[in-house]
Amino acid sequence: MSAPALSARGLARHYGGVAALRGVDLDLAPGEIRGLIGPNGAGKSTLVDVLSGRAPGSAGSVRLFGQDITGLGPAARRHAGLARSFQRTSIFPALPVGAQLELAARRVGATDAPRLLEELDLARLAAVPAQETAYGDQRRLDLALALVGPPRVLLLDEPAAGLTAEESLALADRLRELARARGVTVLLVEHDMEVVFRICERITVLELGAILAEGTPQEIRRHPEVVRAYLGSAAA
Ligand SMILES: Nc1ncnc2c1ncn2[C@@H]1O[C@H](COP(=O)(O)OP(=O)(O)OP(=O)(O)O)[C@@H](O)[C@H]1O
Repeated sequence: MSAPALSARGLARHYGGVAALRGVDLDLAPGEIRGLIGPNGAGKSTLVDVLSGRAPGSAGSVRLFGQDITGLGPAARRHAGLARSFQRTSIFPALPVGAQLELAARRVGATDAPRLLEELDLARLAAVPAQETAYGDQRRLDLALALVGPPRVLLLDEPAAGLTAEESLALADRLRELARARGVTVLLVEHDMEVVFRICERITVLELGAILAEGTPQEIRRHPEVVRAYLGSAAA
């Protein structure tokens, strides 16, 4: 059997006395889109921070296609093929959209900026400073910046935050299409359950820093503990 694209064992992280992660195990199969859901404060962003190397874990290990990357910082992990986006938009506001993508591509030695501009409907905005574009355009730019390369594994922290329901679903469909075409494995943190149930093959549920459940969208929708802890009426 081939190695998981991303594999974590026993990940823990504390903020002072608060245990934000308490021994999380996670295996993402190559090419899958995995949803990561859970109530506010469950530890989702902390898990993304520890997986990406932005925050050190206090225990545990991370492997990327079998390679132990636990000791690597964020830049070395990005170089190895593990990319992430941030909850808040990560763009430089005054820089034109096209220049931002070119810059991001150059950093990882990639040449796919023009193609991503086309594929995310940003070509018409290439010369426009990002801060002058609509919010939905900025979220698509964030996705383009995350996909540049492309990375082998992408950690996405709420890419649809602040979008309308319609825009969120359109972004989700585009993400699925682009990730599949490139064979990118995705871990998607998202509060919008419509988005998660629509594009994720499997879903992991975190609660209080530990995994509460893992399964297909259908299994997660019906999981009594998940419905109690998180989904409530969204499961209907
Ligand atoms: N910088 C920090 N300092 C102290 N405590 C923190 C810090 N960041 C997170 N925490 C705590 O760690 C726990 C997990 O937070 P985290 O932001 O990872 O959760 P989350 O699931 O991403 O939440 P949300 O859905 O609201 O983004 C929470 O109890 C939170 O208060």
